Amino acid sequence: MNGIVLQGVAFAVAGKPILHGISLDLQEQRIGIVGRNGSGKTTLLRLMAGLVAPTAGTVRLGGVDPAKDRRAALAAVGILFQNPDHQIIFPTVAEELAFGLVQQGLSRSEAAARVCAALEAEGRGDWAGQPVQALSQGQKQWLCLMAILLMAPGTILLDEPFAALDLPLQIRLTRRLAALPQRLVTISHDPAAVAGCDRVIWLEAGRVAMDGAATPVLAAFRAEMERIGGTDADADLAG
Ligand SMILES: Nc1ncnc2c1ncn2[C@@H]1O[C@H](COP(=O)(O)OP(=O)(O)OP(=O)(O)O)[C@@H](O)[C@H]1O
Repeated sequence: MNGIVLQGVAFAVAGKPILHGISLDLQEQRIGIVGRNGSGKTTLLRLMAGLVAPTAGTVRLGGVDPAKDRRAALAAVGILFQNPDHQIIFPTVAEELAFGLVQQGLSRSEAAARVCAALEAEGRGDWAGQPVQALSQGQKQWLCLMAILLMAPGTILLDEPFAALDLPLQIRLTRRLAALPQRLVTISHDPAAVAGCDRVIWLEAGRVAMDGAATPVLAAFRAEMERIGGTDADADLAG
């Protein structure tokens, strides 16, 4: 009941098919999704979060349809977008962090108190009134993750979380994520980023090409990526 279950999920935009007949029962704690650019990874994550509804099939998160029951979805799942600039909507750190809590039903003063305590606990109490635009990409990524953690969802969906981060920030974020009790679903086109997952799903042109333990799936994925990389033309570009 508490996992992510997709049955016969298809998704199309303006008649263009993007995902085809995807059925997955995801109960593991650490799940990786790999695939080439345009293979449908972000679209799949958006469906899991209920940000879009499938054009066919069903998505259930902890037993509920996250596209229909938005309040339940807000409590159950958080999504960290590839680009923090697509996620941040408020001018200051404190306002950005408080937004999700208010959406979940806290009063503004309760939310402000929780934000203050969380920033203090992170040793960043002085950040509350800071303008978000003064933060670096890595700091914005941290802010988005903090906003999700404050909402305490059971599942966190991460879309290329390391893409904009330098090596020390990647190491710190990896450590932080590894310690979380939540179920994590991490998208990457870098096999190394999901090598420690309990299960890895390889998407190819909107279909599941392989699904299983990280080692065999990533070995097959890497071999295929190297084969494609060895050719000059890219006539079979996914999407
Ligand atoms: N709203 C949309 N309108 C039209 N096409 C879309 C839309 N959203 C996604 N697509 C197309 O669907 C395909 C899959 O996109 P998606 O972003 O899910 O892939 P991805 O695997 O996450 O890619 P990347 O690794 O480049 O981020 C692409 O061909 C993309 O152009």
